[in-house]
Amino acid sequence: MASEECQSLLLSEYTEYGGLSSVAESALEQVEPSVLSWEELRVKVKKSGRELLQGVSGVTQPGQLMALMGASGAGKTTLLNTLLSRNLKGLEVTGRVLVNGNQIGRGITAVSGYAQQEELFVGTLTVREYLNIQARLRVNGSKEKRTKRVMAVLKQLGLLKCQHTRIGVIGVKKGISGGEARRLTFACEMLSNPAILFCDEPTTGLDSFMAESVVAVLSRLAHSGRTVICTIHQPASQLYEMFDSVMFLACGRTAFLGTPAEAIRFFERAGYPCPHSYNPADLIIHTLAIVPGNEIECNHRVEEITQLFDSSEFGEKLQRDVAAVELRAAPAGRQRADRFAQFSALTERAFLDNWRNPSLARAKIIQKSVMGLFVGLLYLRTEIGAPAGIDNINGALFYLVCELTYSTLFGILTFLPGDYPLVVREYHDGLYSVSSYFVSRSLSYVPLFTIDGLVMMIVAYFMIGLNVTLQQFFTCLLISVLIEQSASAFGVMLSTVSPSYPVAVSLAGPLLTLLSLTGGLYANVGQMPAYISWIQYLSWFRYGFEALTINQWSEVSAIPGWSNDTSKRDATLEKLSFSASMLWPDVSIMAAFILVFYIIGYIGLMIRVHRAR
Ligand SMILES: Nc1ncnc2c1ncn2[C@@H]1O[C@H](COP(=O)(O)OP(=O)(O)OP(=O)(O)O)[C@@H](O)[C@H]1O
Repeated sequence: MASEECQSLLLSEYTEYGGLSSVAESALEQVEPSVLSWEELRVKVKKSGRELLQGVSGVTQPGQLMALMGASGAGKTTLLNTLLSRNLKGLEVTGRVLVNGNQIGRGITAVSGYAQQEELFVGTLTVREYLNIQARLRVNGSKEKRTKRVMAVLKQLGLLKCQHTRIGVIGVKKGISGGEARRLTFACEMLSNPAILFCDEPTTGLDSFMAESVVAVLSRLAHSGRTVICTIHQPASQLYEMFDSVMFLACGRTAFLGTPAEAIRFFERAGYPCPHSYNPADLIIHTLAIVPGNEIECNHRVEEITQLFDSSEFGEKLQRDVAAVELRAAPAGRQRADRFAQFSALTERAFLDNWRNPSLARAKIIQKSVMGLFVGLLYLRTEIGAPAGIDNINGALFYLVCELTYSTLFGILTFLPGDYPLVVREYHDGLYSVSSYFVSRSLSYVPLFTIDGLVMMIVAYFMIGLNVTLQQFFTCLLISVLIEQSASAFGVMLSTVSPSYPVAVSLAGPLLTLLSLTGGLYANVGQMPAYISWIQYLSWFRYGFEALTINQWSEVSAIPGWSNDTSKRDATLEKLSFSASMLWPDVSIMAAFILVFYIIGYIGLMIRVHRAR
């Protein structure tokens, strides 16, 4: 099918979406035309000295859609990363990347969009909600301006039809289609209306129709004045023709840069003609591939072709074009949203995500209610005067401390790692600071990891018949919230300082054993050997248990048979080596623990996110 025919077919498809026909009148402003060029880029692995890019140069103009092609391992991703100044850990880079003739280094992030291959979204949100939140992070200005921009992007990328559909999670929860997900990735990048758009493998995993529609969208974005460059794997013939320019890499060198038709001519002249029935991209990539077992011949062929290109009229034109790039002002970079805007957008996203996961909250509340009922039945209406009455109540209190800790800590360890890839990407896209994410996400977990514990405590409290003065009741609830929050903050800390989820879980088990064994029930805190005793001071089990027991036995006038005798309270506490005066110090220490765990957790996350560059 001819390229124009194909595009008009795609256009009619998008008209149905209410989409591409409206591009011209969309609310996206004009972009500042930006010429992207790169000169003599050399990328070397620091350790081994292996050269991944060997003096690669190129230029792409506003209004052009450029495809970066080559066999696997040719250096496409390395070139894209170098242009973007990303993921270059362990690599030494020389050469220049220029925007309108200016070397702006990492500043390229602010003037460009990067639609990465792996789609990362918050699957519980609808397409429109997700874009609205992205707009708050990417678009400066009034709410009206942001709404207009979101609507324009939805139209431009043919996403109007699915704007109220939940995004879903691939392989877990059905949501939008693969093609829509890919277009949503571009939509996010388009919100900031970048002058340059990078796309990594935009068609991978899509059927031929979807792939064509995605390239048609990219072509339109380019033709509206942007500079668009994408890596692509063996595009079908009709896709190949939709690119304005193509660059073929082989073994880290330039094998060709020019128009698709010129590429066919060049390879024909080099001795590799493309028969009519053949896909030119397939043939060229195949010609440039290093076939295992035939490396010498393939390397020789690549050497010949790259040398031929350098000395050809195309290679000479490329050198002239690169040298002729005029020095003009670089486009104005995107401004990061202010802290408050970042925080409010991320908090809304985190709360919505939790809210849209009702099964999570439901499961937690059911689990804790059942445990509350179980403890309540086990210690039902415990008689204080019975032989083991006091010990039983103390046992129940310690069990409640454990129950508030274990499921909370393992719950946090399970949830947080799921966020990391998106946080790493958005942070390096310059959307927000780690602190904005950390505070908003941690806050969003507070209700989730508070209400369930309170439900359990209330059920167990009345079934067991713990002391019922109003003050004791509320103090007991306060202590239980602090215990659960200590566990939650510890989980956040463990999750961020551990290199991976399995490591965090493997550490959690033994650490909790140590902290619970020194918590005051299994071993008397006053009689532990000195070399172990110090652990109790790091254990919220100990402070929580001590606070709960002091609170339980403090109102001597309300305890049947104690006739207002404070010595009975003191004796009960002394048996555990606890002291009645420690209630509020215990509460304060737990509050301090929460703060310290969160601070360490934040530092851990910051280091991990920075290192993930
Ligand atoms: N950080 C790195 N350290 C060492 N070698 C690397 C590094 N990054 C890439 N390479 C190597 O550089 C070569 C080019 O990799 P690159 O990912 O750029 O290829 P590609 O053309 O994108 O391949 P594909 O199409 O398979 O993704 C590969 O041999 C790869 O193993």
